[in-house]
Amino acid sequence: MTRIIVIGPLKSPHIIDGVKQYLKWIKKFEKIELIQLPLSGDLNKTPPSIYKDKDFKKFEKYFPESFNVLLDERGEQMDSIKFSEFYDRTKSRSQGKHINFIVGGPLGHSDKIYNKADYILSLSKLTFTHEFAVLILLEQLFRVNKILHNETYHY
Ligand SMILES: C[S@@+](CC[C@H](N)C(=O)[O-])C[C@H]1O[C@@H](n2cnc3c(N)ncnc32)[C@H](O)[C@@H]1O
Repeated sequence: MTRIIVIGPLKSPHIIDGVKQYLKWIKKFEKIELIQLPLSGDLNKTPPSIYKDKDFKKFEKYFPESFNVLLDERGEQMDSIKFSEFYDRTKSRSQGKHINFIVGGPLGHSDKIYNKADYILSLSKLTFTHEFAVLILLEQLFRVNKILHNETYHY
């Protein structure tokens, strides 16, 4: 199964509405699980590296039996057709495994996570909030499913 794992529960109503809508639309093609992990304490009271390491520990338990795609603006970029091919290939090679899309918290990812990732994906060079990153990723997964099923949506 495909999972989106994100630090910091989604709170903004405009994002939550969009996320629900895309999950509903995608359900026609596949089930995507959205796992929302709690923030790792008070940002102002915890040194950044410790804060990010706590986030890493929470992600770590989802790594086994999974293909782990780290979302990071410094990662690899591809267009939607290439993303559909990447997703299709990854799914067929990962039979029985999860595909995890891992979205970092407010400070981004711990250094410890980078050599554990199977792929580092950038949605753009721009930095988004974790909430927008989830919503944009879902729109792309919907687009990917439409492309893979030869349905009109992507022009
Ligand atoms: C507020 S951003 C963290 C920014 C932080 N300054 C950093 O260095 O990563 C929260 C998370 O959203 C995701 N994100 C934000 N912009 C992204 C982009 N353009 N491409 C992929 N993921 C992105 C990443 O997973 C990031 O860890």
